Amino acid sequence: MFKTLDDLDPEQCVLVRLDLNSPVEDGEVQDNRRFDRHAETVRELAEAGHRVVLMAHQGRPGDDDFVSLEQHADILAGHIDRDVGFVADTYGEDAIAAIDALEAGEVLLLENTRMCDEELPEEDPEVKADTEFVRTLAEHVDAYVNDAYSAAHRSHASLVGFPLVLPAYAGRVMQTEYEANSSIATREFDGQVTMVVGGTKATDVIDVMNNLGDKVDQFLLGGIAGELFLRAAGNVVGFDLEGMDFFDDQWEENRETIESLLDERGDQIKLAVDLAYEDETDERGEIAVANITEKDRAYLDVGSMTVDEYDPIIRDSEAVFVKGALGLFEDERFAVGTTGVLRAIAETDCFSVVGGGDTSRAIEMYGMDEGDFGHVSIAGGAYIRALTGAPLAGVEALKQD
Ligand SMILES: Nc1ncnc2c1ncn2[C@@H]1O[C@H](COP(=O)(O)OP(=O)(O)O)[C@@H](O)[C@H]1O
Ligand SMILES: O=C(OP(=O)(O)O)[C@H](O)COP(=O)(O)O
Repeated sequence: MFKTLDDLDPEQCVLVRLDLNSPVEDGEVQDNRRFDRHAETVRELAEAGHRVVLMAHQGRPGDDDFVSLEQHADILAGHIDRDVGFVADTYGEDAIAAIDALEAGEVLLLENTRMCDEELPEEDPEVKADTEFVRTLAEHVDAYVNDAYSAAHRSHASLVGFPLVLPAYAGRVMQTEYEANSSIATREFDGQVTMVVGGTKATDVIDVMNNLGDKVDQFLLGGIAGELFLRAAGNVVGFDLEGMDFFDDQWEENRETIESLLDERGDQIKLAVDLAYEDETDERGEIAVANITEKDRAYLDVGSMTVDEYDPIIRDSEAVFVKGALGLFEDERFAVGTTGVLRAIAETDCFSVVGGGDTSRAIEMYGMDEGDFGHVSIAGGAYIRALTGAPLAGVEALKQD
């Protein structure tokens, strides 16, 4: 297991990796729950009198959201109620001068780690530990903290290199995310374990079913992925209509796997019994799956009868895990499925974990209280890997002595 902030010596200069990767709209970085969550770790370190050097990434080179972290420093400052200095340098002279000038309790954010050539190529931790980036920064700090659970599936220098050359600790976000997201693989539950799976990617659902089929009693399906399973069950849904490219490619690639999963695990898999669409007057319309006879419209949510079927299953569960939305919840007309299952979870005292960047956004959007859920993950790719029991490079590197 890894060490945590409880094991950190006093008065250290600590290099902390956060994941502040955020949506960027018209060049403006959008505040989001990643800032709020990481603020806890940063505040704790600063209040304890450590000198706090923060590293994070934003976007990927070539993409529109690949921007400087200058705005991130201001947003974070608002969440920790203290100044966050910013230096437009990753490990050059300016960065080193700013680190060496830090006083106890001060916080400094370095420039986007992905502006450093040695950060990105996925390589072994030993290779990353031997980069100039890692070697240079390591000489100017005493310890390394990784709080970037949501980026921990990447074998990048700032995530896997430093733990090999510095005393390394997990931050509070890393600790909480790791415990909650690994629980489906590591914990024993006495009662029923239910998993709500939707979203756009069939492979996510397939991976989850293949890896957790023996741990999960019921899979409740929805979203694009759910429609592909309905298609495999012989229904006239899950086809691309004009201008769509959600279904047919995924169908070609995953048809056999989906069919055999339905065959082998049919008793555990619940499919939507009705679906919702946009009718001629732009209102929400619903139709029973059994009554769909033509490929003539796109379905954007599961229907109300489906929610009525899923609701009692959730309420009877001891643990519920959510991956992926059951519909296009960003449009209020098609949020019934996603909010329906989330409300059922919130109203019961089952152990619950909600993950996937998009899905967890629904909690905020529809005014639900995060405190009514066991854990709401800020991770997407790392969450799905953790659920399926795959190791995360950044977590494994932290576990080394
Ligand atoms: N029937 C549907 N049609 C169009 N989009 C859908 C449908 N069902 C779900 N979605 C979309 O899927 C997205 C979530 O997909 P996914 O990538 O699995 O989620 P996450 O980010 O939670 O991991 C949501 O933003 C939602 O709008
Ligand atoms: O936002 C992230 O992942 P996510 O989109 O899976 O939540 C992480 O910061 C990882 O970013 P990357 O997918 O560009 O390596």
